Amino acid sequence: MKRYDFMHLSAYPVLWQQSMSVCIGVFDGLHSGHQAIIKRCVDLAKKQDLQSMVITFDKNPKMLMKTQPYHSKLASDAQIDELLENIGVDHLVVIDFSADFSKLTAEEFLTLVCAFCQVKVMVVGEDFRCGAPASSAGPVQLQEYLARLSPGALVEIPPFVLTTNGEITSSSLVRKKLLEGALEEVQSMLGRPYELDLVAYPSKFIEEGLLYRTASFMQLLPPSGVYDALLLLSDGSVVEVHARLGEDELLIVPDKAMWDWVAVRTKRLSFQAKRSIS
Ligand SMILES: Cc1cc2nc3c(=O)[nH]c(=O)nc-3n(C[C@H](O)[C@H](O)[C@H](O)COP(=O)(O)O)c2cc1C
Ligand SMILES: Nc1ncnc2c1ncn2[C@@H]1O[C@H](COP(=O)(O)OP(=O)(O)OP(=O)(O)O)[C@@H](O)[C@H]1O
Repeated sequence: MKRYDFMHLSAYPVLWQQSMSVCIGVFDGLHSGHQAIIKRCVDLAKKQDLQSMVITFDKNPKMLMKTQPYHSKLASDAQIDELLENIGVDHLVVIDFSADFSKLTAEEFLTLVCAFCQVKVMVVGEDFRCGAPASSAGPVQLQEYLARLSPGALVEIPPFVLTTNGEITSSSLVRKKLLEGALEEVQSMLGRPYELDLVAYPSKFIEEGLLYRTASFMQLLPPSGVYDALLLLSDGSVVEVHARLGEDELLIVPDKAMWDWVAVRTKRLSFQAKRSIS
């Protein structure tokens, strides 16, 4: 999978004549609803001999424009890259979202997208919106604009993916459930356990285990408590641990013998379940 900056797409003439199946979205956490949209985009690309492109945002527009309260992300860029790569996405385009960019109308934005490649299919969800809220386009307007900008291109709208309780799976619901400590529901909506990317953060070894300060963590954390977890190391090995999450600290304690701390290179912490007794 190749990664591009939206503002520099004109530097890739190889894309201009490339027929493309495209999906656009914030995709925070890449939950099962997002996965359904992106898989459909990739499947259609394979069936129609196109390439697949995911267009996403470096910052959540709703949070930057304060149309939603600020929350940390549900996944790091590296986790999203890995998941998209596994789904089989060919091209990942990231928009450096800013107040200036937000002023583009949906039509202006789509004109740019259709100039950078030959859009044949666009896959979006039923509640997709594109462009500033006052003049934003949903799937119906999207089809109207595409008919003009890329004649013959089709908008595909897969049905909503629901939770086991019949609610629409969304990043907002994942955040709410994570903040409540409902890890099972989070796992069910993500289709995988909730994982914290530890690569960018310094830690120190103390007597009981490995200690992190959580203030600089980019990802949303579950509530304070003790969790059964798996620690994924950069050599691919997995260690059973428990994670003691406090107000501003995370202590990772191995369940069995203490590991050789000099050799340990942590990658991710995969939350499994909350322990009832700390
Ligand atoms: C050109 C453009 C301008 C946008 N302007 C705003 C904005 O002013 N305020 C806002 O909250 N979101 C804005 N957005 C974000 C969209 O409302 C929407 O969140 C985004 O297109 C992703 O779709 P999704 O929310 O369905 O994932 C803009 C998006 C685009 C592509
Ligand atoms: N449960 C779902 N089933 C199918 N498509 C979905 C689902 N949730 C989101 N989508 C689609 O995925 C794309 C990206 O959506 P977005 O990132 O805004 O997701 P969201 O989970 O609704 O986020 P938020 O809760 O922050 O509004 C959009 O086209 C949206 O319609």
